[in-house]
Amino acid sequence: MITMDDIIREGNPTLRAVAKEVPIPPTAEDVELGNEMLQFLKNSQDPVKAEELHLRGGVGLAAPQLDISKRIIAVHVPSTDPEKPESSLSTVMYNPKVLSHSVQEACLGEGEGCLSVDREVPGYVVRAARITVSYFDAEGEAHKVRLKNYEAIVVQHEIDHINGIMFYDHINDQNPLHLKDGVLVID
Ligand SMILES: O=CN(O)CCNC(=O)c1cccc(Cl)c1Cl
Ligand code: NI
Repeated sequence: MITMDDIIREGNPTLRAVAKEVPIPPTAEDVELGNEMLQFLKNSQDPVKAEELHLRGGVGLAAPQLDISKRIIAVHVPSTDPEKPESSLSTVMYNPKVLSHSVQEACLGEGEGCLSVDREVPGYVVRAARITVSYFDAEGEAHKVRLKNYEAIVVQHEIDHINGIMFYDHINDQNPLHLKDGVLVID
């Protein structure tokens, strides 16, 4: 079971490496890893388990954060619509790729955080508002999905990780809270 001890922190060069594509269909080992990554996210969002296991909450996780330089990400984005309590996006993506993205940009009003960053880094992380992502699932099936708003932001944060990019690389150092016209703020 993945715990915080398995997550590497800033300074570990793996976080700045470009991760390697994995064979498709994924090996049994990579399927197991993906399942453990998704389970970690679910545990981190369960108040009892998070407390018990001392987990920081997460809605996404990338294999490089476990010092595994492979292009595998997991996302478990809870639904923000009380009418639809089931998760809005919960999956493991193998070799994810952004095929296209909107010109329109978006950011989370409260900024972003990262389990590999043991500090608050204030500022807007401006990203594409909508993306089209291709990926393979655990069975080796190809998928192409269009994502928007929070889901799109999270997947971009994770795909950044497999490309050695940290969320604060996108923050405007001169004025972290500067927003150009037209950037959608997601709360
Ligand atoms: O790479 C994944 N993590 O570091 C897990 C912890 N961070 C989050 O869950 C998180 C928090 C805020 C905004 C975004 Cl976009 C994300 Cl992803
Ligand atoms: Ni992160």
